[in-house]
Amino acid sequence: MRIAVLGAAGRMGQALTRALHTTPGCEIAGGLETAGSPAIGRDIGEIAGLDPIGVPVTDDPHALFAHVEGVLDFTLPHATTELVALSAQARIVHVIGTTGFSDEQLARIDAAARHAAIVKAGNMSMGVNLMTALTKRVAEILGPEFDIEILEMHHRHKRDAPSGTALMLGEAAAQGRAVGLADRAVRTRDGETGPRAEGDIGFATLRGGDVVGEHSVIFAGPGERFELTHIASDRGIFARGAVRAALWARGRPPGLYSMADVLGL
Ligand SMILES: NC(=O)C1=CN([C@@H]2O[C@H](COP(=O)(O)OP(=O)(O)OC[C@H]3O[C@@H](n4cnc5c(N)ncnc54)[C@H](OP(=O)(O)O)[C@@H]3O)[C@@H](O)[C@H]2O)C=CC1
Ligand SMILES: O=C(O)C1=N[C@H](C(=O)O)C[C@H](O)C1
Repeated sequence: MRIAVLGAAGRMGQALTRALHTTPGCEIAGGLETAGSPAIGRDIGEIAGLDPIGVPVTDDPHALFAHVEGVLDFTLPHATTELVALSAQARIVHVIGTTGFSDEQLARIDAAARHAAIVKAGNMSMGVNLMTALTKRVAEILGPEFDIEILEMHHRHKRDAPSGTALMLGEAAAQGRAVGLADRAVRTRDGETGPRAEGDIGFATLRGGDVVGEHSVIFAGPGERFELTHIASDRGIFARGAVRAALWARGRPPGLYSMADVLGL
């Protein structure tokens, strides 16, 4: 499968190039960066710390999308929203790892999914997707006397909060309780908050250093506390998930798919 990496010089872009390089059946067919980036014209393999592979990074998405079968997109919300429309036009697979979308941007991704097979997940690792399924089940079993709090920590460069993963886990907890996340989410606490309301789903965000990504779902009940935790120490777990998603989506009908679909969870 001929696949391009969008945001090729980024932290995830480089991990994606390395994952594609070692996956049988995949060809690194291009890389995209923003106009003016020092990465333009450089070899995508070299950028990722590999030997040169003869594929220069471009800033022209139109030419790139015309000759690939799929793209892996870990960029920025506004960039993904523009680029996914090009995948819809070209009818190619688009794997979205980017997080931090507004409702309006999500609606534009939904629209693109009428024409292209799109896989989107706030976290592409096997471990977090298992944890998401478990969170839904535990929330279903434990009931509202167990308070749910979601804690995440990421590196100092992360731009969005709560993380896409934290929101995925919150959505799973809300589904387990058969409530809407938007109705029960408490995303910040400061000052005179009053006591915690039963049924709230709280989020807490930590940022610092080079932490790849850590998430806990805490179920705090009367006399006991139950926690699910995932710790990522290597971005390769997300990259391998994204490559797997692209191969899975190849030849599928247009639609918006999740990693749970890809992994059969
Ligand atoms: N779903 C998952 O499993 C995971 C998701 N993520 C998400 O992926 C995203 C990227 O994370 P990360 O790699 O750490 O971020 P980086 O900032 O390291 O990388 C993003 C790259 O995208 C480039 N970019 C921005 N706009 C465009 C554009 N229009 N066309 C091409 N390239 C563009 C940036 O260039 P420039 O620097 O010039 O702006 C940058 O090189 C985040 O939203 C993050 O939350 C991260 C890890 C796992
Ligand atoms: O920005 C990151 O780094 C990560 N982003 C994703 C998120 O928002 O959950 C996934 C992972 O935790 C790393």
